[in-house]
Formats: sequence, C-alpha cells, structure tokens
Amino acid sequence: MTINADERDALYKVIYSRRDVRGQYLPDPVPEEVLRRVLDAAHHAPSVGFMQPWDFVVVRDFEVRKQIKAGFEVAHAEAAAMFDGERREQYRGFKLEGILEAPVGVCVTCDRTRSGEVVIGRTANPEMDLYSSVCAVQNLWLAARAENLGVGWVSIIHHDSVRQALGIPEHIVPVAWLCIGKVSFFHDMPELEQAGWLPRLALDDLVHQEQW
Ligand SMILES: Cc1cc2c(cc1C)N(C[C@H](O)[C@H](O)[C@H](O)COP(=O)(O)O)c1[nH]c(=O)[nH]c(=O)c1N2
Repeated sequence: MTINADERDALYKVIYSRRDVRGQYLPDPVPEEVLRRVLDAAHHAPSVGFMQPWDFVVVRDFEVRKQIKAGFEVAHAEAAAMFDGERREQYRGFKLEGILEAPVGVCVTCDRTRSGEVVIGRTANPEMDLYSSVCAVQNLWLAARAENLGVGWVSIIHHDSVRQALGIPEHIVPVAWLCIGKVSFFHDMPELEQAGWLPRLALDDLVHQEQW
C-alpha cells in the first residue's frame, strides 16, 4: 500500500498540530467508538519482540480521578521546591494537568513480565519494554489529534499513587496518565515555548552527520 500525497500531508498536519493539552477541555463525553479507535491505534504501536506490554486503564469515575489529582498535588508541591527563585514562581503559575476537567483518563501501563524473561530485542537493554509502551502513548496521542481530541500527559505524580488509585499490581509499571477529551481549541505552539520557559531547539543543532 502506497501513501498518496494528501495522506502524507494529513499525517504531517496531525504531527505538527498535536499539543499537550492541560486546559481547554470541554465536559462533553468522548464517544465510545472514538475512544476505541484511539486505543486500537495505541495497540498497533511497535513493541520490542512484539511483546505488546501495554494495558489501558480507562477511568471516567470522578472520585478515582480525584485520587489521581491528589497524587498530582503532592508531586507538584515537591517539584516546585526543586526550582529556584523566579523559575519556581513561573513553574507554580503553569497549568500542568487537566485531570478533573478532561472527562476521560487513560493510564497506559507496561507489564514487564508479559512474554517471559527473554524477549527478542530486550536482551541487551531491558528498558525496551518501557519504550514500547511509550510508543503506544505516542500512537494514542496522534490518533486522538486526528479525532480532534486533546490529550495531556501528566507525569507529575508518583507511580505508587497511580497504582493505589487504580489497583495496579506491583509488577506493572504505570507509564503514563493521560487526560483525554474534546477541547475548545488547540494551541499553535507548545505552552512552555509560548511562556518562554524553553525554546524549540534548531533541528540542525541536533542532527549529526557520520559522528557525534
Ligand atoms: C514523558 C512526558 C511527560 C510529560 C509531558 C510530555 C512527555 C513526553 N508533558 C508535555 C510536555 O510539556 C509537552 O509535550 C512539551 O512541552 C511540548 O509541547 P507539545 O506537546 O508540543 O504541546 C507534560 N505536560 C504537563 O503539563 N504536565 C506533565 O506532567 C507532563 N509530563
């Protein structure tokens, strides 16, 4: 199957217009069939040795999301203390999650034991299973953008709070808490770039020819 020019352009449009969404969530429910498409796109991500180490915990319940939010508050306060002076104030001013505003939360996990001890491609570097779950996150994020759904990754939370809130067993790693929902708009550029926190680096400074 060949991708034609319109299809190629559509993919790049999705890639460049995908954003990490923290605010702007609408309370409208996410239709089941749309969420299913997005999760199926995540499930078609590449994975080391085809181990498909992910599970997707879909959370709509407000009380459970309140527990996740409480976990965020703890880690967020710890994080603020790590920045100095002006940077700390700027950090405190950022909205860095939409846990209660987005109608759906999805926890993408990694079952590090899924296909036994020895996995093709994970023998030299055992963390490859975690990277595979991150590939699922990225597929989900892009598919959601193609559905005009916002996604926000909230990593300012300890794995154990997520485990506790969702009853996730000890051997499963909660890789990502994702807020998902319809949005009023998408920002044109990353919010951290817009706020002057960090600029987008120049590609030419990152591409090395032949040697580092
Ligand atoms: C692994 C990981 C973890 C996080 C993020 C991303 C990734 C990849 N990002 C989103 C991040 O800030 C954002 O992707 C960049 O600022 C670039 O912006 P766009 O995604 O292009 O909008 C993020 N954002 C946020 O508000 N709270 C968070 O806890 C996190 N955590």
